[in-house]
Amino acid sequence: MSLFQQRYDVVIVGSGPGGSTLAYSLARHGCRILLLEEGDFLQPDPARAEVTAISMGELQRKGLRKYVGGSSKLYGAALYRMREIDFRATATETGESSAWPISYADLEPYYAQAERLYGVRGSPEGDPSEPPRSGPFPHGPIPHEPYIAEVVERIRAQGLPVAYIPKAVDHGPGGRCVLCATCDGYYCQRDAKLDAEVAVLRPALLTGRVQLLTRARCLKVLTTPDGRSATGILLEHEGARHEVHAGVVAVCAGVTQTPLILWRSRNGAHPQGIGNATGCLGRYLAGHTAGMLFPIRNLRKVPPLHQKTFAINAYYEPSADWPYPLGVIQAAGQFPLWESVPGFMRPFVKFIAQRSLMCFLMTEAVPSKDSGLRFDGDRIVGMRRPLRNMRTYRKLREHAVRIFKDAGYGWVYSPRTPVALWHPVGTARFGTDPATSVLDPDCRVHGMDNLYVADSCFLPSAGAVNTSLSVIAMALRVAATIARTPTVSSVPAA
Ligand SMILES: Cc1cc2nc3c(=O)[nH]c(=O)nc-3n(C[C@H](O)[C@H](O)[C@H](O)COP(=O)(O)OP(=O)(O)OC[C@H]3O[C@@H](n4cnc5c(N)ncnc54)[C@H](O)[C@@H]3O)c2cc1C
Repeated sequence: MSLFQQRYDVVIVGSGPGGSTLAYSLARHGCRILLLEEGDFLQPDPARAEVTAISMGELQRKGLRKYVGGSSKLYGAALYRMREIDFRATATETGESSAWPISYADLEPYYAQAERLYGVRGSPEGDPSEPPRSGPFPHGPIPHEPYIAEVVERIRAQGLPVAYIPKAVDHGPGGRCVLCATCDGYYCQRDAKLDAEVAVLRPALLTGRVQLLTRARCLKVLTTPDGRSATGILLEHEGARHEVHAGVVAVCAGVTQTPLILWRSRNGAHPQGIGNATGCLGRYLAGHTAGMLFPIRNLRKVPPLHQKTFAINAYYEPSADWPYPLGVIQAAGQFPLWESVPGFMRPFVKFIAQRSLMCFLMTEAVPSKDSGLRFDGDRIVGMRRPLRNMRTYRKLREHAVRIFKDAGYGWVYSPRTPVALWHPVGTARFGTDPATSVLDPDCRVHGMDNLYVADSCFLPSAGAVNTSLSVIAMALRVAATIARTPTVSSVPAA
């Protein structure tokens, strides 16, 4: 029987951290799965065998923008749990950051499982924002390079706690990670980064219960005439269209494509798109107001280092100094920042970047019903950003500049304007009220029996730490919910 004629327990769209983790966990629960991915596998380039990793810019110049594993193929592998405060409605300069419909304690067991699956290396030491955990990190932290250890000591000498960044890399005895300088923003040719493909998709394929179809694009979700149940999807593969049927459908195509697929699935029962009866689909975009800090000690280039190992998380909660959470200061990797700026700025950015200990500043950007995507026809035609909390961001920047100056960096360059919105989330957020959310607290589309979203879209707020571990933990929780439903268990394996 052809792949398209079979009936699956679950069809999953997208192989990023959300989709791949869901496929892995459902396969372990005994389900038969079709996993659809628009991109193809990234393969080591024999012509570039001398380098450990290939930058995002180089991949893009080769036309590679979608791949198995999604954005995690390029990620910095910083896998953080959201902090307890992130689950609550929290006052910020521009309004309230949205509460989650579940508590940290509800997600904690799944965070623990997620850390084990992705082999996270970390330590709660020096991190006042670290939430309670049921057990230690699966592995000890990545040791700081001597250059970084010295900086960390100088910051600690100011009385500030400095934390290890929890990281998903295969470091240690027998591990593939050589702690090179090319990690954040790079595809690792050694498979040393525990991204979604390496950590969960390959083991999922080994179960024999997951069929992966690459270069296949989901066009829409199909439903019963009354619109209450999803029956499968319509996809495009090698120029032909096919319908695939399943007991459960999970859309995990990322923060822009998941809402687009649901929007494109408009039908008689869902005239405004699936999950959009109250106009929330694509809205409530949230994330991090992110900017750069370039502390420079002298005009010599910083040697190649695996520098993304420390963070200052001491400003995570409101304080006497500032009534709102400020966010985090986090070491960046040594990525070629200059590749992503306009040509005339490149020499300047390259000069600065190569001589500085690049760091990120991240402050929460708060959603509103106005923030997010605008659709027209079958396309996204616009995106309005969330509320940026600019005064809060600048306060964090002030602290960061002072800290690095006091640590011996004579010149600390940091543009006043943040560079971008990072870690975007929330475009199909979960909640108890269908008037303000797309998904219910189990990440099932409100009013539907068997249609789930398990990717970055579900997060109603992003706190100020990296969001992927929360996507992974939620995918594990969604898998447990799906595995308990009669819809799945009643579908006989073909
Ligand atoms: C340079 C960089 C560094 C980062 N560093 C970190 C970090 O250190 N820590 C952290 O937590 N996060 C980091 N992130 C963010 C992180 O990668 C994302 O948050 C995460 O990958 C989101 O996972 P996802 O499952 O929601 O979606 P995605 O990773 O976006 O995956 C979605 C998948 O769906 C596929 N798809 C889309 N549309 C369709 C369709 N119609 N049909 C079939 N398939 C489709 C896509 O090709 C993709 O593979 C980083 C991101 C980048 C780019």
